[in-house]
Amino acid sequence: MSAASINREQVDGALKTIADPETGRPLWQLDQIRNISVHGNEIEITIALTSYSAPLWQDTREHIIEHLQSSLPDKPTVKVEIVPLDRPAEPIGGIGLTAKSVIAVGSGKGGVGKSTIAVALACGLQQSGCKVGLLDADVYGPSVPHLLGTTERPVATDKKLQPIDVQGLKMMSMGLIVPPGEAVVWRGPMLHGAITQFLRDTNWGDLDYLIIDMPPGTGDISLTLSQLIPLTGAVIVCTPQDVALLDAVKAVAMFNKVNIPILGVVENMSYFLCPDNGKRYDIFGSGGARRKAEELGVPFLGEVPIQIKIRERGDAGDSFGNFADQEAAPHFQRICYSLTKNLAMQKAVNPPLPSLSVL
Ligand SMILES: Nc1ncnc2c1ncn2[C@@H]1O[C@H](COP(=O)(O)OP(=O)(O)OP(=O)(O)O)[C@@H](O)[C@H]1O
Repeated sequence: MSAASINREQVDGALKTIADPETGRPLWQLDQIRNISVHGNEIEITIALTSYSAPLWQDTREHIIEHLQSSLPDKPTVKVEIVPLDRPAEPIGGIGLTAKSVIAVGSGKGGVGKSTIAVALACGLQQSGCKVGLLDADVYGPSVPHLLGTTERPVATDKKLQPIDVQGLKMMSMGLIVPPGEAVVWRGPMLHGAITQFLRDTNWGDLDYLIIDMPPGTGDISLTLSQLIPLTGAVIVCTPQDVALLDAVKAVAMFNKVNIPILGVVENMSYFLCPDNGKRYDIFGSGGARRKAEELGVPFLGEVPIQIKIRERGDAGDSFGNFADQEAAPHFQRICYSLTKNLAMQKAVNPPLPSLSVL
């Protein structure tokens, strides 16, 4: 005969501990459990999740299924439907920017692929369904427009600059406004003014993530940013080479000094798989960044090998194309996933207090 049926209270009880990946608070508390139906040994649940946590929707679904199957009798059949929930970002930093997380991507040393990783994070999160802005603050070498294949100049409407739309990603870069070569001599106050203006006077709209491609090594912009807005944290890009790692350690120290948390380290150009013979070459050494991250007690987000196609797509302005390529996509996806997963885990450990709306 069929197994004893499960009752609704048991399901309610088991769902009590499931957290919203965006806020870390229980789903039931935020009214995100929209429907529960129980028929004998079959459970159907509908939950509402925000686009902020889109990369983690599948994880959340699997977690609920596993949790209910292991905590309820007779391993029920569980179906979880996810419906989108619109929960706009709140303005941060008193400059009218509405974003849920602001993430700086930095490196100690130039040429390690910082912009490639910043663009990949933005494209990857955007493709997962998040609302993403990308600010190229690397005045000394603004390569984001090149990596995204645009030279379109931003226009101003109602005293606000309109970001350039690249496949739904909102992008703004100094490189689209300042003539090449001019910003190279900028120092403190000029940089400060420019970055403030780009954050404040761009019509970013409602963002889940704002990714900022920082100039390599310099502390000026980190300081400016940390004073302007509460940054969620920084991602440090480096290669496995000793000198790059030393510079990465300096970058970690620089962000620490201005109280910007380190969200993780990415190792770029980790190795090269020769397309002719499939042999692996550790051109800059191997695993150095992972070990360094462990030593520094910061998360390691993943590694990206050297691939000719990654360079070619960068030059062709087809960074989104990396996500359609079986060779490149898993590396970039892993980094986006690890970042969002770590952010969700931080929130789960330390959920923010609910904000009360004053009518
Ligand atoms: N994993 C990779 N495989 C192949 N080429 C790569 C990889 N990562 C980056 N590149 C290439 O290396 C070059 C430098 O990359 P990128 O502009 O991202 O570096 P950066 O650290 O931002 O440089 P800068 O300090 O000049 O701003 C680019 O041509 C890019 O396409």
